[in-house]
Amino acid sequence: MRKKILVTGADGQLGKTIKELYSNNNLELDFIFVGKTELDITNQNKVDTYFHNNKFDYCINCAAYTNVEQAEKTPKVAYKINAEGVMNLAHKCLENDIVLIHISTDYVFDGEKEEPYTINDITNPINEYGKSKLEGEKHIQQILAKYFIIRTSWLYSKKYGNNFYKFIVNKANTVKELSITTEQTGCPTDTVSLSSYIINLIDKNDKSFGLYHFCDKKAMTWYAFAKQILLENNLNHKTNLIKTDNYRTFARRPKNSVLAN
Ligand SMILES: NC(=O)C1=CN([C@@H]2O[C@H](COP(=O)(O)OP(=O)(O)OC[C@H]3O[C@@H](n4cnc5c(N)ncnc54)[C@H](OP(=O)(O)O)[C@@H]3O)[C@@H](O)[C@H]2O)C=CC1
Ligand SMILES: Cc1cn([C@H]2C[C@H](O)[C@@H](COP(=O)(O)OP(=O)(O)O[C@H]3O[C@@H](C)C(=O)[C@@H](O)[C@H]3O)O2)c(=O)[nH]c1=O
Repeated sequence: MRKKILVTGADGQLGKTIKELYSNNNLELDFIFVGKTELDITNQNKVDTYFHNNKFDYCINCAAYTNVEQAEKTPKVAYKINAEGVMNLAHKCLENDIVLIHISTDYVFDGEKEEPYTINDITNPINEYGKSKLEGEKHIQQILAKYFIIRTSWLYSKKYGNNFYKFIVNKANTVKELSITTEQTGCPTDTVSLSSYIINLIDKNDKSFGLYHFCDKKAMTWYAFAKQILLENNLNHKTNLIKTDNYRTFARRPKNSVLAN
């Protein structure tokens, strides 16, 4: 039987990647992609009506507040989307027997562990974005049984959205020097690999619901990632990359957020 899949937050980098790769597929999967204007997950009435009028087997929630710096200044907005909005979706998924596939983050950890983080490690977010995402996870776990929460890290698309990868490529073409931090280590993850992991769960009818970690395999610092981005785009001669261990930000970030897959 064909499966019907709702993708929320479809105009973000992950949503757009899923749309590009899978909207026309040879699998038995039918997708509906909705951005914030079509379905604002924080608007409970709209969410109620939408799920009343449309039937789905899966909901992939790509909607989120992802501005880590801004979340420190306007945490309420981050919680509204990353916690309350997610709770709205979880209730609708329960009522309509829909499997919720939700994306969470490495920033639920404090970064003090020296080894990769497993799903059994204790969470202790050190910034508002991470705290709001953790609250979203908890709502799902309290409300639903049929869910996949997939924590990923340092997500980037070479094509879509605002992310570190595109920032480095753009800057390399416009500035002579770029200072990039060596203070954090994590696993950059391409939206293409995460998309295929998610679609595979659905296609294989995986019923091992629960919490997962998924990231691309190579751990590195932001500086090393920037270096790799310049190299793979033949831009290393264009800008001088400078290591820093003192890049000032509003939000604290985990020193180590490597996830054990
Ligand atoms: N980016 C990263 O490095 C990482 C992301 N993640 C998680 O992965 C998921 C996908 O992230 P990513 O694609 O990078 O994020 P993006 O910021 O690219 O996309 C998120 C999308 O959600 C939309 N959105 C915001 N508020 C609402 C709302 N109330 N209702 C519906 N849609 C809304 C945004 O719209 P608009 O822009 O108009 O506000 C945007 O289109 C998120 O859950 C994120 O937390 C996890 C680890 C790393
Ligand atoms: C812009 C810039 C940032 N930095 C530093 C700041 C920070 O420590 C690090 C990364 O900065 P960014 O702001 O791009 O990344 P950040 O927003 O912290 O990325 C995070 O986004 C959320 C959504 C997640 O879930 C995380 O997994 C992670 O990907 O690089 C520099 O060193 N030099 C620079 O020029």
